Amino acid sequence: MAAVLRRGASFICLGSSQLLSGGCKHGRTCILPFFSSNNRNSSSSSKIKVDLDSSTGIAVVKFQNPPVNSMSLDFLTEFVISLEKLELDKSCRGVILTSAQPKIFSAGLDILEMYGKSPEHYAEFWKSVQDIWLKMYGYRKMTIAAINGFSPAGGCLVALSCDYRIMADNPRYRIGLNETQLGIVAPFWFKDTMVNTVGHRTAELSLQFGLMYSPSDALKIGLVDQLVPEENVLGTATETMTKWLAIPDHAREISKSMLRKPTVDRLLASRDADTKNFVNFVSRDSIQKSLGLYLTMLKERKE
Ligand SMILES: CCCCCCC/C=C/C(=O)SCCNC(=O)CCNC(=O)[C@H](O)C(C)(C)COP(=O)(O)OP(=O)(O)OC[C@H]1O[C@@H](n2cnc3c(N)ncnc32)[C@H](O)[C@@H]1OP(=O)(O)O
Repeated sequence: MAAVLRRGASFICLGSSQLLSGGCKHGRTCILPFFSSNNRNSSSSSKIKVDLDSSTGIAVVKFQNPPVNSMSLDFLTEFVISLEKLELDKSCRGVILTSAQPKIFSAGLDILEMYGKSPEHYAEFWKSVQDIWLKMYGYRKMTIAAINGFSPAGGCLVALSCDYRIMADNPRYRIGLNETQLGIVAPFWFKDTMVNTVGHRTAELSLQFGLMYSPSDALKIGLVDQLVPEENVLGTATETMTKWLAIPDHAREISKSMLRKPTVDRLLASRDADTKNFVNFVSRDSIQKSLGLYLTMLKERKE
C-alpha cells in the first residue's frame, strides 16, 4: 500500500512553494437570493459564487472552498442548488465553472466525508455526489469547465460532465481519475463519463493506473478540448460560450440529451444499489485504512 501511495504521490506531488495558504473563512451553508443590478445577478453563498450576466446569458460559477475546493457535503449541496436556480432562470443560457482558488480547480471529493463516519453519513454524502453528477451530466444549458488548476478524481468528473473543457496550459497542473491510487474504485458512472469522452481503450489505461495527465497529455487524449495561457482561461471560456450560444438552444439541448440520456438513465435505474455498494465498500476496514494512509501522506509531504 505504501508503494502505491508513494507512486500516487508522484502523480500529484507539488513543491512546498505551491502550498496553498488559508483555511475556510466561511461559515455553514448560507444560500443568499440573487440580487440584480445592471443586468448582473450575483449570489455568494459560502462555497459557491454565482455571477450571471443576463445581457449575455452567461453565468460564471466559482468554487470558493479553501484551501483546495474539496467537495464536502455542504459544498455539493450549495453547488447543486446554484445549478438548479440557474437552470430555472430564463435569462441564463450557459454556465462556466471555474475556481476562485489559485492553482486548484478542485481536489475532488472531500476524503474526510468518506473517512471515520457512520454508514448513514456515507449514504447521505454519496447521494449528494450522485445528485451533482445527474444535474451536471443531464444539464439542459450549455456548460464549460474553465480548469484553472489541479483537477483530480471528483474534480475531473465535474469537468468531464461539462460540454467543453478549457484548461490552463501550466505544465505543473494535472487532471485525471486517480481513484485507484487511493485504493478506491471509481463507480461505473465515473467510468461511463470517461469512456464517453476519451474512448474505451484510453479509459482502460487511465482508470486502472489512476493516471493524472499534464495539460498537454490531457489535450492529446481528448480529456480536455483546448489549452490556453493561465490568465486567459476565463476570457476564452466566455468567448467560446458566446460561439456556442449562437446555436439555437432547443436544437443543442435535444442533441445533448440524445447523447447523454442513456448514461444518466443507467444511474437513475440503480441509484439505491449504487449507494449501498458505496456504503459497503467505503465501510470496509481495508478501505478505511487506505484512506487514512492517503490522508497522512497528504499531510506528511508538506513537512
Ligand atoms: C464503490 C465505491 C466508490 C468510491 C469512489 C469514490 C470516488 C472518489 C472520488 C474522489 O474525488 S477522492 C479524492 C481524490 N483527490 C485527491 O486525490 C487529491 C488529493 N489532494 C492533492 O493531491 C493535493 O491536495 C492538491 C489538490 C494537488 C493540492 O496540493 P497542495 O499542495 O496545494 O495542497 P495540500 O497541502 O496537499 O492540501 C491542503 C489541505 O487540503 C487537504 N486535502 C487535499 N485534498 C483533499 C481532499 N480531496 N479531501 C480532503 N482534504 C483534502 C490536505 O490534506 C491538506 O490538509 P491540511 O494538512 O492543511 O489539514
